[in-house]
Amino acid sequence: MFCPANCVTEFPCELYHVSHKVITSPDYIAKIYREQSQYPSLSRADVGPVITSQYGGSYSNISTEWTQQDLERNEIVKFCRQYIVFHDNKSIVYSGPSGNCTEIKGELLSQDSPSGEMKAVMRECSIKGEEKQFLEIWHRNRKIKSLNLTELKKHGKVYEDDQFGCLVWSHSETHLLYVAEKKRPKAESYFQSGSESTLLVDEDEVMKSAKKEDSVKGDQFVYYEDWGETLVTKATPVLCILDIEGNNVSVLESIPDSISPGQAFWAPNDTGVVFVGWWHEPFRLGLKYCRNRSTADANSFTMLCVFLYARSSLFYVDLTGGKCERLSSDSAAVCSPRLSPDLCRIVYLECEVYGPHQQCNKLCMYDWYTKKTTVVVDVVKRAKEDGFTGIYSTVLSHQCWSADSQRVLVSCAQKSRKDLIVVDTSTDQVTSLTSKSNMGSWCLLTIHRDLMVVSCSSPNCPPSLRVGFLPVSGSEDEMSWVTLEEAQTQPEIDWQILSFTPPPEEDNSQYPGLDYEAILLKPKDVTEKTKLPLIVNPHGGPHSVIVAEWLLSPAVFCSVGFGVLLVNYRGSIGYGQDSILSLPGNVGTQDVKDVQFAVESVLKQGGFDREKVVVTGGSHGGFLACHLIGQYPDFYKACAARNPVINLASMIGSTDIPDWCMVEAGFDYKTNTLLSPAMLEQMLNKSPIKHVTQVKAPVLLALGEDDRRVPNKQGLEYYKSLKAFNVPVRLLWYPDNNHSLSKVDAESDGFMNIVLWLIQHLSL
Ligand SMILES: CSCC[C@H](NC=O)C(=O)N[C@@H](CO)C(=O)O
Repeated sequence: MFCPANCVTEFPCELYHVSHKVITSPDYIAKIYREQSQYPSLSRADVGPVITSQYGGSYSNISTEWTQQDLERNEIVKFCRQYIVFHDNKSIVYSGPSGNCTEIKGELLSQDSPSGEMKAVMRECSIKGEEKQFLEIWHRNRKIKSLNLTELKKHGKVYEDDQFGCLVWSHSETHLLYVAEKKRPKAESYFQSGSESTLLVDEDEVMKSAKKEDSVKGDQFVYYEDWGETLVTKATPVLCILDIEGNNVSVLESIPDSISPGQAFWAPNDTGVVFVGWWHEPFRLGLKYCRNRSTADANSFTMLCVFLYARSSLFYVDLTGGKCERLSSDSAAVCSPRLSPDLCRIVYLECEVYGPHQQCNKLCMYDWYTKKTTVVVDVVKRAKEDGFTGIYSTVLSHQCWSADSQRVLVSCAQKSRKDLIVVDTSTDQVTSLTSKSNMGSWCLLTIHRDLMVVSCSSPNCPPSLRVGFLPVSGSEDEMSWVTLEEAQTQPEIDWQILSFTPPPEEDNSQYPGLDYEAILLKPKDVTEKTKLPLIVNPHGGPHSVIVAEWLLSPAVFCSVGFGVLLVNYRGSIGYGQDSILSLPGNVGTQDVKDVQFAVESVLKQGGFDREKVVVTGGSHGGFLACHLIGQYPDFYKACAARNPVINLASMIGSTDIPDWCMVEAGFDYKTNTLLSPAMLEQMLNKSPIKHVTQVKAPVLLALGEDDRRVPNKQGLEYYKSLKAFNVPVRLLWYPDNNHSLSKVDAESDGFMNIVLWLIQHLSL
């Protein structure tokens, strides 16, 4: 591989950096993408029990799970690696890996038993071409049980997702709890050949025969409502319990029919089960959006957003009497209940129902014995002197309590960083463990007996694995980390967080004085005279955020020679509830102007070529990209959009989250609202299609055939309009892909097409 700047040294070379040409060779770009896609992400860590060695020292085994793109196999591979940490329960004495990586195949879920003696695995495998699900129990060096759940026919497929799914050992280690699809009666036609009932004359005989076959005639084509994007195979979850000794699976029957249960765990003493129940009447709204890995916007591996807006409560079902009671309010949305190590309290996240799809959460605590609920951390409207902006995490780590059951750890966005926060439940005090670090993003994987395992990264540094003991309360400043797995900083990437105050005419009169931020990535070591091309990328949501973490596409864009501006416009999460609430009703104007103001400010600083500015984005980020090329037609020289929202009025009838269209267009949502022409007009007026006649920039569209969130008809509507107005447009159509276009071939192909489209239309 030689330098694209035409010298004869190995790339990247000095000449490349000095002349600073954008790399235009597709092969070089693919090489950089391949290299940078090989940095794995941490997805999980577990800490084993503390073991005392024969020499008196204590140690814990840490097992980690990682994911990585495999471009050759066209899959995301999952693998594990073990580490050993010697410690004195307060500080780490020695640590290191205890073996090499091993790929994990076919595991849907897995969980060590509380004592660490056993492991349960939910496995899917194909036997003679048929998919089967097994529940396995492993003890020491052997598999002691393998139950064929498919053959057992007590329920449908097991839920492996992180919205509903779980696999939990009872405290006694005798039972396992999980979630599966409710068993559906077999459906057949009235005219199925071989159906004897048509030949039976006696009505009793007909009844008996129907019962025996356990099938329902005429139900073959009945529609089952599902839970929407990424949950399309999930309709009616049920809680299931395996009695390990008796090999018996029972499905809990006493949960009300109007509720879909999930995120379950065993109550203290195993007397019953605590779970989150989502109300699904009068109909289900798409529940979540998860792991955005697409290339048309910046978010790569770790952006995990589980929406928290659909009405849900915490429930307890008693296993002896079967009584099911509600433990939290019935007019809020809750998630992530976590039991303290002393089994006395449950913390969980709560926020308003409907409204923006991600909001500032409350951290609530339910006392198991007094049955009282307290709000430990309330909604933060605006950050105060301590800088804390509120809790935005929508998933708490499965283990998040300190050993003394007093403090809770939360990793969540704080403006454009992701920090690790400690909440003291006795004083309600919030302290950051990481705000002073130069790493942009910290994520708690687990905490066990105060030993924390975290992943941290920055836009120029892939995820690394660290461990450390939680300092005693009040000494959080003394936090020190030990690195178990180092990641290589990318020397060619520079990054910074920029802050913006909107000009007075753009201030929001209802929510005045709100600032916002952007993350700027730049190739390092460019000469002062160099004017770089700039890719502008607003995130989707709109109520999400891009934090300063390792992001594959921006890193590759930057290594290729582009500057990348990731804008967290007002309405993003992580900046206080007021910022979030400032946007609904103002989409297409406030967010668009925020992005434009950020770009203009960056251009004023110098270093970028104002004739070479392009815009990319996915979903609501695609909505903004299409707005920007319509409202500033001479400014942007090219555009690439992944599954963009084009027309709110035409999307409301087909998306899995119609409430989103209403809320963002400025209306309150009710399930029984009848749309009026005036409402549809307002939606149309706020949509990018309104400005399509102005567009000059060539547009690349990337659409997922199976997108339930922003149905591909949105992109097609734009495609046809652009063609009608003679704007250059290219459409990429990805079968077998949903909203995120995150299958390995779609993501890598999308990246290459986007970068080459930008290069072509900037004449680089
Ligand atoms: C009716 S779709 C609205 C846009 C969408 N919001 C929620 O799903 C969106 O922008 N999604 C983002 C982030 O979740 C994305 O990048 O796909």
